[in-house]
Amino acid sequence: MTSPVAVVTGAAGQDGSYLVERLVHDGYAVHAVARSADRAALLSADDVTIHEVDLTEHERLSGLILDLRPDEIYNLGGLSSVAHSWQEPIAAAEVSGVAPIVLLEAALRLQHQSGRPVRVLQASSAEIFGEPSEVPQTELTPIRPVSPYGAAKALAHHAVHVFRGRGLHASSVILYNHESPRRPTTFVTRKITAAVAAIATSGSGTLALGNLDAARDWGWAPDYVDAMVRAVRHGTAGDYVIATGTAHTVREFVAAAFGHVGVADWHEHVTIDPAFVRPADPSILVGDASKARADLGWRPSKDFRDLVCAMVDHDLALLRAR
Ligand SMILES: C[C@H]1O[C@H](OP(=O)(O)OP(=O)(O)OC[C@H]2O[C@@H](n3cnc4c(=O)[nH]c(N)nc43)[C@H](O)[C@@H]2O)[C@@H](O)[C@@H](O)C1=O
Repeated sequence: MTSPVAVVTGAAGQDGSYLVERLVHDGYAVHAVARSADRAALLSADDVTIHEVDLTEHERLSGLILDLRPDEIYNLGGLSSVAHSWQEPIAAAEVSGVAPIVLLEAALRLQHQSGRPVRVLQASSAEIFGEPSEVPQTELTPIRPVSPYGAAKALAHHAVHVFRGRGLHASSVILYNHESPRRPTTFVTRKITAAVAAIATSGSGTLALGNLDAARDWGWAPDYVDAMVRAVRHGTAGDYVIATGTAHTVREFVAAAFGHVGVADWHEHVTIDPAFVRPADPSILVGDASKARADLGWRPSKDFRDLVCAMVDHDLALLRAR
């Protein structure tokens, strides 16, 4: 029997790297699409073929799908930083809004040409809810983004519905914040855990942050990748909120991280820098994943404290290894 074929965009990122590992483990021939082959080369394994394609290259992207004839397409590519989308709103729209439509269109063409099903997974985001009209959010919460990132993701989310209506098994996982030691320090969790590890190791230092009051629903990234695989393998396509159901503020994350290394009075190490405050920032994003639990059998494996401790311990070990 030949291996199933999967195309993964954004393969060099946090989620992409976990997903590629998972699919290789499951026996897939994996085609990893990344903007830079150098970063993608970090992906292990002989079963991974790397394609250096920018998501703005529509014809190359579409041609790749028609040439590779995948069974499954996972679209994790795009701009992952909400903060950065304020500096580059047009780029955000192109890579996180338009490129998914290019992939959906190519998938449908391939399905028609080959006469066999092609399944598509769109990594959607809690940012589509903007300042949400209800807490917690579900698949039915109104979509009204407040950031360029959220607006681009909302376009892709709606496009998934359009193509599902045309007969494609296209699913959207509405991902809440999900973290791991593979997160870059441009995201608040890793920025905090890397700084806390450095301060604990050296005994001094400061951490400059923006909005400490924002409440987010933080989960463990490999669990969110597992949800993607489950959504693709499910009999029918759908939308699924993927979240732990519990929100904590950035302040609580800071306190938990410092608490883990035995620093109770963390305030003296933290400053507020307006440069890290966004023009608009949802006050609370927390998801109700009941549908994913019921339909996909999905559940998170780590709670907030497990997550904070795992990330701080990883950063402490990195410093010790130096
Ligand atoms: C669901 C969503 O989740 C992620 O996007 P994000 O929520 O923007 O992630 P973040 O870690 O940059 O910010 C979290 C919160 O933390 C606040 N915050 C305070 N001080 C700093 C600070 O100094 N740096 C940063 N980065 N954030 C800060 C910031 O204002 C925000 O309220 C991505 O996976 C994205 O792809 C996605 O879809």
